[in-house]
Formats: sequence, structure tokens, C-alpha cells
Amino acid sequence: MHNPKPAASFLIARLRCLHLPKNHPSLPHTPNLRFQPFLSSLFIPTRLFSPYAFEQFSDDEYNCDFENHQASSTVANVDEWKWKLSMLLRSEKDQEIVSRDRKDRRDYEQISNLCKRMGLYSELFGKVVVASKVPLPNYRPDLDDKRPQREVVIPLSLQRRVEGLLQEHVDRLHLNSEKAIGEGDYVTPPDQDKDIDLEENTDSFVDGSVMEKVLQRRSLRMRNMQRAWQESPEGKRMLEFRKSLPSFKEKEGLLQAIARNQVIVISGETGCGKTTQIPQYVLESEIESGRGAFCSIICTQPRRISAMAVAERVSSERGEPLGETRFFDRLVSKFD
Ligand SMILES: Nc1ncnc2c1ncn2[C@@H]1O[C@H](COP(=O)(O)OP(=O)(O)OP(=O)(O)O)[C@@H](O)[C@H]1O
Repeated sequence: MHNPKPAASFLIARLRCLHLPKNHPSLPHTPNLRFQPFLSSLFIPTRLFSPYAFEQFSDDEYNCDFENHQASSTVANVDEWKWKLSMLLRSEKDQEIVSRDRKDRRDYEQISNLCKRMGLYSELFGKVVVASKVPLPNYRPDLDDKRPQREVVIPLSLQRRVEGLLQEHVDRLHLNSEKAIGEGDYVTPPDQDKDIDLEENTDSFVDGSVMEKVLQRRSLRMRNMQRAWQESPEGKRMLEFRKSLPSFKEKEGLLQAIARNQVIVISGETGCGKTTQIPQYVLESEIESGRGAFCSIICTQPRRISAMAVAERVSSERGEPLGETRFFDRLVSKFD
């Protein structure tokens, strides 16, 4: 700063209180400054009062002696970020750090360099500093305070249609992945296997008959898989155990009652097979009659842990990998 007039010294001192650095463009030595005409003798630059200067350099925690204070504070802040970023790297569940702190905006350049060095990504979204394990987009709607929050209500019929299309898409993915795993695992009768060529039906999502065919084909596949499991040594052993449970003697009566009634109440002693066996009787009979993929079973349990245990048990009784067969994804806990 060069040679300020005496009257200006006071103002310069005030400038420091506003945390303007020595070489900040607002100060009088900066070329091309414009001065307010009536205060020009006091060297008050117009930009002194600009929102930028205030916004950028007016943190309450610093009062005077900006040069020293800013430097130490920045170092402390950057050190703190080093620690925060290393914690982020160590954490398995956290993906990013979001900060709305003004000092982090001020130190963004250093924070960004730090992120790069640590193999992380960073971005400044308006007034929000984000450091992340994954690359960040140019815009984050969730961090945009000015974004209008609107709730869109769609008609139920449209919602159903979208759900149907999504379900159809998921079925196609399942079918294609099964196809990729190999047709050779299960013997499919040739006349039944040639009923759908999905590759020829790429535009037919809205066609209900294609959906029907997809489900039919899936049902056949399920029947083949079920028979293959029941004939395998492990499957036979499991079937023997299941036959020993008290509920097995009631199987036919139960299936008839379920088929004839909208609602039935079944009671039986603990461990007789109400939870693990009865849903399977329904599923097996539907699969055996070629309607397996049309059948949805929801099994509720009062606790998440018991829902998981039942799903695990049923999948092992059926020789199916846990969580990979849609029908057992539906063993859900209703009350957790
Ligand atoms: N996780 C498991 N591991 C081994 N065997 C199991 C398992 N879960 C159930 N079983 C066997 O299956 C049988 C039937 O269990 P299931 O849970 O279907 O009975 P339940 O009638 O629903 O019992 P509860 O009235 O206690 O709920 C049990 O008696 C047990 O022998």
C-alpha cells in the first residue's frame, strides 16, 4: 500500500478490520480504481463496499490483523480438512462431505488441491463445498436452495402402467440373464422354448401379450428348475425332511382351502411348518401347473432378523441362491 493520506490511514485501518489483504484489488494502489467523487480525497474506492468484499472477508471470527489471522486460520482449516478427508476415505458408508461453511468456500482452492492429492473429487456448488469419493456432476439439485420444490401427482392408472413397464423390463433382464447362464442346465421341450423371440419384440413393451409370453416362458423355466432340484440328491434329502413336518399331512387340504377362499386362517403348533412350508406349497403347486411366474407371495414377519432367517431357510430348501430369485425377495418384514 503506498503512501495513504493521514485521513485515509484511519480508513485503511478499518479496511484491515474488514479483512482486506494487503494486495487486495479494493485497495487504493490498485490500477484502474474508480472513486466516489465526493470522497475521492479520502481514497475510498467504490469497490470497498461491494458485496464481494464483505461476503468474502467478513467472517466474524476474525476482527483485526487480517494478514496473520487469515494465514493461521487457513492452515488450521486445511489441516482439519486433511483429517476429515482421511476419515472419509476410511469410512465405508460415507461417500461425501458437504459443507456450507463460509471459511471452506474461502479455502476451496486448497481443499480442492488436497482432494486431488488424496484421489478424491471436489466441487463448489454455489455456496456449498462438496468432497466426494466419486466424480461429481456440474449441478446438484439437492444442494440448490433456489430450486423450486414441486410435488408431481400422476394418475393412478399411469402409475400402474409405469410399474407394469418396469416389471416387464425387469422380467426381460431376468430372462436374458438366465439365457446367458445357459439353456443346457435344464431340459426345455423344443416346442415350448421357441414361443418367444424377445429380440424381435423390442418395441412391444406396451403389448400385454408379450408380457404374457415372457411370464409363460419364465414359468416353464421355473418348473424345470424345480424338478431338477427335487431330483438332485440334496433336493431329495431336503424333501424328506419337509415331508416329516406336521404341515405336510395337511398339504392337499390346505391348497384346496386356499383355492376356494379369499381369506383363510391357519393355526398350528410351533415348528409345524406354517411359515416355511405353506407358502412353498402354494408356490410349488403354481409352478407345477405352469403358472409360477404369475404367482406373487408376500410373507411378513414381525422382525427384520426373522424375515431374513426365513428367507435364508426357504431359499436353501428350494436350492436357490438367496436374494437372486424374485419370489424370495418378497419375504419381507412388515413391522420393522
Ligand atoms: N433356519 C432354520 N434352520 C433349520 N431348520 C429350520 C429353520 N427354520 C425352520 N426350520 C425347520 O422347519 C420347521 C418349520 O418351521 P416354521 O418356521 O415353518 O414353523 P412355524 O409353524 O411357522 O413355527 P412358528 O409357529 O414358531 O412360527 C421347524 O420345525 C424347523 O425344524
